[in-house]
Amino acid sequence: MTIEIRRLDTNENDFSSELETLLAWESVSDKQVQTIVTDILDDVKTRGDAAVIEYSNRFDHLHVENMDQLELNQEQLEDALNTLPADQRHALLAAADRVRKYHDKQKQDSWQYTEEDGTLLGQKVTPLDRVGIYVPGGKAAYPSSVLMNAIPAHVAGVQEIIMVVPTPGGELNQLVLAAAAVAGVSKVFTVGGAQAIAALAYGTATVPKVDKIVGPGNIFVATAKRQVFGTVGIDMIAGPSEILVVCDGKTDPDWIAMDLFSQAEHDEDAQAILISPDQNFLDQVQASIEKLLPTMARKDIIRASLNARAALIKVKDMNEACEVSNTIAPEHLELSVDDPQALLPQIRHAGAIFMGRHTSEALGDYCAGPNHVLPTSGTARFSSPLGVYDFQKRSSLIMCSPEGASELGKIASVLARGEQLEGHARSAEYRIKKQ
Ligand SMILES: NC(=O)c1ccc[n+]([C@@H]2O[C@H](COP(=O)([O-])OP(=O)(O)OC[C@H]3O[C@@H](n4cnc5c(N)ncnc54)[C@H](O)[C@@H]3O)[C@@H](O)[C@H]2O)c1
Ligand SMILES: N[C@H](CO)Cc1c[nH]c[nH+]1
Ligand SMILES: [Zn+2]
Repeated sequence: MTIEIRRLDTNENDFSSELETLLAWESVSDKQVQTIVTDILDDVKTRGDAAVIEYSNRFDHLHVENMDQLELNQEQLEDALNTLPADQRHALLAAADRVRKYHDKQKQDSWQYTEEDGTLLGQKVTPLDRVGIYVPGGKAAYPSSVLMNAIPAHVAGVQEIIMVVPTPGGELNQLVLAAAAVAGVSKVFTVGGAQAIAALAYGTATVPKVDKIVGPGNIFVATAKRQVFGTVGIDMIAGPSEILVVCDGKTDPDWIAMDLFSQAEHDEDAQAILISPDQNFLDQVQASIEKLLPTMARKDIIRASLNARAALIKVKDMNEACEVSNTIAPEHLELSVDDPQALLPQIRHAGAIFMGRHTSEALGDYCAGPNHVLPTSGTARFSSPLGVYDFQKRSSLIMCSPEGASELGKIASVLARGEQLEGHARSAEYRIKKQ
């Protein structure tokens, strides 16, 4: 079977509309998914555990009859950690250490200061009480996503972390369980998809309702999170993975082909794009793709993803490469050049930026330190990687001195009367000092 990767050229007249078609992909399948997800959410909201069990049996090919069969206990998590092969245990703990060290730096502290009139002002930072973390598990199990979701929650001081993860065919992944033990997850339910998001958002007799749901997933998970936003908080829309490589044409084409595969292998819906001013290099990467694809275990998923959502884009120069990249606002951006710092000022929209030829995106997925839960589908224009800040909220603090209340009362009174709100005005005026 051939691979038909889109070839685009900014020089061609139809470039903008071709690019738009490539990026508008999600909304094509969106309508059907919206309806499926709305139905699942409503059903779980109404019927609770019974609906969760039914959907889990249907979508994950299980044969369970009660929720006990969909919950793992702490002993199972600890056992998984204690019986891991030594190399896996070492890698898991090393990755967790790097991720924890990076996220420690994100912790925000409360602060206060005093105005000249003696009024104290400040901001109190409080961790969320209970969060739900979605760990994807449909096509592959993601122990690394357990660490990336749970460690920042822990660093923030969240007391209860409820994890959901699908186990298609009932197959438990021991690394996922071990990662939950390492990251200090409180409860684990082997439920996935929209039914897992619904259970966390509305609560059921068994699954506790959470304050916020974080974590990536496929289109059903991303759509469900979008729909429950408001009932609970969500971090962002972290959907099918994306990689965009900007390359000057001097990196080994096999490296670049494999970097594109690294995200394409996640999902038929994953997006992989290469931008270069060097036409010859684009041809070489295409040849590498054709050469290497047959060697890949997940070649069918990669082929489907490359056929549907990949593009090799020829640009005028590296400045235009950065412009096109900003328009796409990718989840992962590799700057595969000699001097990535020189390009950095031009990059405005990307979830994570991998700088230099040696920095493959895959290192960020597992162990570099930063989070791998990142905004997709162009949402890097306005959102950020999952972080400790997603698990902390802020309350404002105001404590007026008698002088402060008197001075502020005069200002508030005028503004309140301007809004014809007499209660506000008189409440402020009571505290104005009598001369
Ligand atoms: N952005 C990130 O940080 C990040 C990290 C890891 C993975 N990912 C992405 O997460 C995704 C994981 O997807 P996945 O499918 O492997 O696992 P998943 O856990 O996201 O989804 C599996 C669930 O989807 C539901 N589902 C599947 N087909 C359905 C249907 N026809 N109708 C209703 N529900 C259905 C099922 O309930 C199933 O349990 C990939 O797209 C990958 O790229 C993203
Ligand atoms: N690339 C994914 C984020 O888009 C994260 C991941 C986990 N494991 C491998 N990759
Ligand atoms: Zn990945």
